[in-house]
Amino acid sequence: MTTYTPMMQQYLTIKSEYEDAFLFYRLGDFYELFFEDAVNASQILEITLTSRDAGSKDRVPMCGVPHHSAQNYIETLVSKGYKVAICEQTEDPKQAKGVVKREVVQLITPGTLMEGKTIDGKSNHFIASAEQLSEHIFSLAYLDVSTGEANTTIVEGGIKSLLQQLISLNIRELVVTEQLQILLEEPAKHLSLVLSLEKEEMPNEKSGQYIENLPENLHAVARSLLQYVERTQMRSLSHIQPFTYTETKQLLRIDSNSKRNLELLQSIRGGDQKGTLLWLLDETVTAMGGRKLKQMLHQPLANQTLIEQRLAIVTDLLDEFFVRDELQELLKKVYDLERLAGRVAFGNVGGRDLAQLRESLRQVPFIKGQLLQSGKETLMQLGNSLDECVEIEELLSRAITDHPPIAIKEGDVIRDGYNEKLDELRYASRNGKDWIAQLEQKEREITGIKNLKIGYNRVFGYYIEITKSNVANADLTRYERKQTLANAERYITEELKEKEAIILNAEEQSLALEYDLFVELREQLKEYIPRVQALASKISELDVFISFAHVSEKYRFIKPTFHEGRALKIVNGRHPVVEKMLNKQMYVPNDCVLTEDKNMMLITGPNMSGKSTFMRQVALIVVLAQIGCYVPAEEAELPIIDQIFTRIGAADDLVAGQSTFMVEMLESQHAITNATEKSLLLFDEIGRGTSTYDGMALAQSMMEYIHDKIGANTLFSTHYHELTALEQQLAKLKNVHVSATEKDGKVVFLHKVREGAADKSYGVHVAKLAEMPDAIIERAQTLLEQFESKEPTPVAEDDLQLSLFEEVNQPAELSGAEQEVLEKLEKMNIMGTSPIQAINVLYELQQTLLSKK
Ligand SMILES: Nc1ncnc2c1ncn2[C@@H]1O[C@H](COP(=O)(O)OP(=O)(O)OP(=O)(O)O)[C@@H](O)[C@H]1O
Repeated sequence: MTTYTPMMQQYLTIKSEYEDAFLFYRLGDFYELFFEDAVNASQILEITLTSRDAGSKDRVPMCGVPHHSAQNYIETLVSKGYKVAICEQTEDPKQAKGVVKREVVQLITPGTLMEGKTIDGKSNHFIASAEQLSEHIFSLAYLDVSTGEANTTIVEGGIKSLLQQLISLNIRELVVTEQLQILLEEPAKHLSLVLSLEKEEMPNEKSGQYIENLPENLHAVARSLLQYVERTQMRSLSHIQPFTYTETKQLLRIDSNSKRNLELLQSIRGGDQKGTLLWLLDETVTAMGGRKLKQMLHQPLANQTLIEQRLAIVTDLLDEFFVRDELQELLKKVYDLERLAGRVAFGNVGGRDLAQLRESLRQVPFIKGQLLQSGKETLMQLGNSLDECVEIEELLSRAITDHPPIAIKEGDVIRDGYNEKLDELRYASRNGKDWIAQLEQKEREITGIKNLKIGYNRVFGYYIEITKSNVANADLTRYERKQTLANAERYITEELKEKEAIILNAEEQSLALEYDLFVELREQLKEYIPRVQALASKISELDVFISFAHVSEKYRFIKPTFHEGRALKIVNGRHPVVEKMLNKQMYVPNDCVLTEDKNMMLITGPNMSGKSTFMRQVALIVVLAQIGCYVPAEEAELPIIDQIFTRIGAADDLVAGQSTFMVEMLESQHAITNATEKSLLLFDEIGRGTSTYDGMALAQSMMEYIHDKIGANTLFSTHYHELTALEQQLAKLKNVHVSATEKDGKVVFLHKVREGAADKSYGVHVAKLAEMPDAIIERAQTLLEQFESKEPTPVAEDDLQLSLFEEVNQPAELSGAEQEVLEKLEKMNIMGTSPIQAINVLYELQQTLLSKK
């Protein structure tokens, strides 16, 4: 059996409790890693792998990182999905008998990382926990360890919905039970989601205050999350707020695919936020406000009263231009109160953090003043609800210096006058020089030596220096010789030695005392955390509402109104993001009117005419209205929508590598099974991933189903012109088209939505635009006329035949190459071809002709 040194035995014992983490074992100024940890970490972190004699036959692999720069390394590991256990020396090595005591003081995991470059101030960093309540229903709890926000929700719709929810909340780590661990193992790999097992739940008596707002069936999931966070963080979690639960019926629910399709928070292309609704709306000036805005976009409301309350504040802020600007200037000086409160609770708050807290609190009376003076009811109410946290501000003003350094052990953190003992010590060290100067004077008088001086060096401390020529003339019996130089002697006296000890000690003691006082203050501040958090929440909302008002003013938004029915009326609505992105060109506003009797629209029109833009615009107006913001339109009378479903574009499916058509069908299925008559459905080009007949048949049957069974407000767009005939059959359906016109032989997109179905020949016009040879255009026109003369009618519900077209005979007199070109052309889906693709096809066709000549 291998016998290791006692230190290595200690290491192995500790490591055995943290098998799934890298153990950072503190050794002097370094954190060392051993064995497999060392081998793996040296590769991931690109640091040198060495080895160490550990009493065994073979040397043990080892690598290490300096204590002061460990944060970066820890972050790298954690951001790659690993866990890091920090093992510190928990007794003074000087006092230790045998091996210094060590303990793991924190387990840093992907979901609990609190700071560093990977943590974006304007985003929440949630860790979540999930449990299965029944076959298709899960409970989900998630909290942000850095800010203390804690929420819960119920996820319906099976494991796929759960995964979607995790993606949309950007969860990196999920705390699970064994059963769920097995179920989620595979999908978690695809999503780089770390699954952490937690077998216990925080006992009732400890978790009571956190879960008191929750319905019974959410207790377990919240308690197991709390247990995990407490177990890994091993310190005060006093800043964790009680879990919130919002009944789903109070919220406008949008599944994560639809959020992505509508580009609410993420753009479809991935990457930065440019082009998203968030990008347009975010004029917040605090990190807290930025996070609050994201939360609002994640969960728009479906409660008219709450929405109208928000809108009323925005209206008042819009009216009060000066107040709004003043408020925004003040908010710029408010730091991230939530994360500061988190650090206070966590015990890693520094002097500079407290100065930031103080600076932020000093703004509150001014913010309050502005709100109260505005004379507007909603703003005054908000003002009255702000807690100035006077005691905290006073305490911090008394305790902390104006510009404390980052480090808390180097002094200059605690202000003079805060503590008597500290003042004395500081007096002693600061006034040391005065005292020395006085002593110099005194000694000169006593000895009569005019150039006697007192100096200081690190080795000998303070000394009295007398030049050799003077030594003989003076009575130096009180002096003790310390050092002889070429032309001078250096002495010390009892008095000087005593004073020296006082001065140097005072310095050391004052630093130590300052640190103690700081720690004490930090403890004292903990009791105020809930008040700071409540204030933070109000301030962040104010920041968001000011941002709404700014954006509404800048982009000429108007206030929407709501009613209890289903009718939706938008006059001259705009897609705010497309409008912002258009250079010079004017955005063409469009109406969208859905009534109780006509609440489905079938939109036709050529490629690039603006069909998707129109559909998205309607959804974005609904979202904006239901987060409590004004909307880009001249008039908007809206119903309260309960859910939005979209089937737009061909975004990749993150959860499983499914074919585009399968994704389309899954999304449609999800919409159709979950939508209610209060929902909004957007189906863009449904059925185009499969053959024409197949696709058209599916599109028609879905429309019929929605029409007859669901009754939701629905916008459909299609390239299957044949579907427009459905207007005759479905009473609530109306045709609209996005118009285009021809000018000088070219297609001009008007982007204007008009009543009725589109003219079908725009595909040919687009081909013209792409400068296809005249012969092709003419031939296509002839073929089109032939198709038109054989136009099929949509099939009756009970007689769904798939052969809607009859074959078109090809003329016989053409050459082989010409025949081939025409066949290709015939098969081409011109409506589904972009101008660039058209040019490519054209090139190919031309090559076919040339090569066969
Ligand atoms: N109302 C509008 N005013 C001005 N420009 C618009 C408008 N609507 C759309 N556009 C412009 O037209 C482009 C194409 O719009 P969109 O993608 O909605 O077309 P589409 O008809 O859905 O095309 P496709 O059928 O190829 O998907 C937009 O990127 C935008 O630049």
